[in-house]
Amino acid sequence: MTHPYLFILNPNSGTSIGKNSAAVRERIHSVAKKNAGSAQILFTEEPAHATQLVREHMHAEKWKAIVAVGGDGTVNEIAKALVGTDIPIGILPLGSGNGLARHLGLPLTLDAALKRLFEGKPSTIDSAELNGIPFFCTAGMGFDAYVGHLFSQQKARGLATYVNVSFKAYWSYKPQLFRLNGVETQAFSLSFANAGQFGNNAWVAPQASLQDGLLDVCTISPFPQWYGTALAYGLFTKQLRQSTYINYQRATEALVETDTPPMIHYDGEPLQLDTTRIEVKIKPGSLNVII
Ligand SMILES: Nc1ncnc2c1ncn2[C@@H]1O[C@H](COP(=O)(O)OP(=O)(O)OP(=O)(O)O)[C@@H](O)[C@H]1O
Repeated sequence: MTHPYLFILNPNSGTSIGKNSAAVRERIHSVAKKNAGSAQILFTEEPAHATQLVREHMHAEKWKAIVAVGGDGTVNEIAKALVGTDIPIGILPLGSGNGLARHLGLPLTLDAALKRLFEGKPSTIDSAELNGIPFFCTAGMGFDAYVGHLFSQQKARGLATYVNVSFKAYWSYKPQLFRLNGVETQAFSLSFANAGQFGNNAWVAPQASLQDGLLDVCTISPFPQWYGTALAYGLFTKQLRQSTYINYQRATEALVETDTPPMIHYDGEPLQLDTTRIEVKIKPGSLNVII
């Protein structure tokens, strides 16, 4: 007997999924019929709804996978309910950044991603937590969180908006003081990489592995303004490691202390914390993903 797949679709992800969600649903049904037998498709109605849908439906069937149809935010909402269970997550990466899918080498078009989903096998990866908030791709504070916050206030999504917001933020942003494991660190940004990229192939930690039981902690030190272009080039060409302004550490956990509660992001979702103490830790081998 083949087990069914549960698809959870976020119509707010990416730039065009909302306008095409009926067509996406039809395509999933018809490809599933040819490959897997059956698929149930649910739509999210608001932020956090995907987590609720997983919790309501995860025990209703012996699912072959629960599939996130959207970007890293949707993956996060679904995966957090599947951590520690034996139900795999699948990913149809129709979001803006699609960092986890890109790190895993999953196809980015609907048909190719569906083919991979039905042919793929479950594999175990690490997940991580920041003050108990699960993340799967990257989390951090400083410039990335500031950009994540500004991006969330835009009506349009997608790479063009992201680049535009980052460029504007770059001129007004001031580096902040963090204590990373007791060491005072003036930083442009402080990132915790489970996967190697933020999304859109912005590789903050190209060497990061999802299966090593470790986080790659990336500190970008304050740099002269002329260096911004070289930094962006390094980010998109997997060459950040060579920069003198970058420091990497590998860790199973880290403690960050700040003077005021920081804005953070987890998988690109911004959040204003109400504490100055931030604990980050890895949860090795805690999630099954269809690859
Ligand atoms: N029905 C909905 N209406 C409005 N927002 C929603 C809905 N369902 C989910 N959301 C929110 O949409 C946001 C964006 O989703 P998602 O992160 O998947 O797409 P994205 O930002 O385009 O992609 P990426 O994170 O890969 O850049 C998430 O914060 C999620 O909580």
